[in-house]
Amino acid sequence: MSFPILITGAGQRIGLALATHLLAQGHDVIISYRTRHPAVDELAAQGATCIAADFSDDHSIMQFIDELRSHTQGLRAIIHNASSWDCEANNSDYAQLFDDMMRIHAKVPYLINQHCADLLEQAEGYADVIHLTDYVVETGSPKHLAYAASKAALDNLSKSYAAKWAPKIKVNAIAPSLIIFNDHDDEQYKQKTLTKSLMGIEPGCQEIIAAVELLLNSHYITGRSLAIDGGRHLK
Ligand SMILES: NC(=O)C1=CN([C@@H]2O[C@H](COP(=O)(O)OP(=O)(O)OC[C@H]3O[C@@H](n4cnc5c(N)ncnc54)[C@H](OP(=O)(O)O)[C@@H]3O)[C@@H](O)[C@H]2O)C=CC1
Ligand SMILES: Nc1nc2c(c(=O)[nH]1)N=C([C@H](O)[C@@H](O)CO)CN2
Repeated sequence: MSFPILITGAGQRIGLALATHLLAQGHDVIISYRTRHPAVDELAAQGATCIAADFSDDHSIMQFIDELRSHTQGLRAIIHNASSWDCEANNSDYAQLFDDMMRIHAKVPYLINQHCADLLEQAEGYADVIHLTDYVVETGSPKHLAYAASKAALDNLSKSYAAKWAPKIKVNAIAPSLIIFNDHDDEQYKQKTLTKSLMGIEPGCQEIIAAVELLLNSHYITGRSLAIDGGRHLK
């Protein structure tokens, strides 16, 4: 029996592209969303199970897990995509920022993994957990300190879970740098960002879709991080 793939934060952008692709490939898909973007209605119309979840505190995380478990007896994969790219310049309450970053990028994946391991065990063949981290796990980020630290925590969880759950459940990270700009990004920021990688392009969501497909179809990659960063580390 084939079980659904869960994608968190799939109401827009990369998560939405992943959900759309996996549905088109014939997978059952469950998503979490915070804002009911019109795209969520479209995913529901394509057969996705869409669960509202604002991961703002422990209770709401556990409520999501309970609702998720009411929808399925198993999971083929979990893609931890939900994220907030927040920074110190936009916050004066650093304690709150740090807690928020750690919650969405490390605590949410940790609690979902801890409480849904039994669902992954039901998968036919291999199951997968994929953590969306960030290139800055390697380098840190002077402008997104708490964000980068929280993504580094998520990267570390990938290694721990890979060792804990092998061989049945493969656990990997995907560490992108620029994939898609935000609508509010101005031309100066875009040009500056494009110069940071050797490839010098805004590659788009297809790069992450291809990386997810590689991991889902591999029988021998676990505990690793796929760097999808245009050679930024060599600039
Ligand atoms: N885009 C890029 O170029 C890069 C992306 N990445 C990583 O790839 C992944 C996807 O990136 P991208 O598509 O840009 O992500 P987004 O910034 O679009 O965020 C993805 C989703 O996370 C949801 N979310 C944020 N905070 C919460 C919360 N507290 N509770 C519930 N949901 C929440 C958002 O919901 P809502 O829609 O309601 O706001 C949003 O839909 C992320 O993990 C990101 O860090 C890494 C490097 C580069
Ligand atoms: N949750 C998000 N995380 C990140 C985003 C984003 O839009 N949402 N964007 C980036 C940048 O593209 C960065 O990689 C290059 O400036 C990083 N993380």
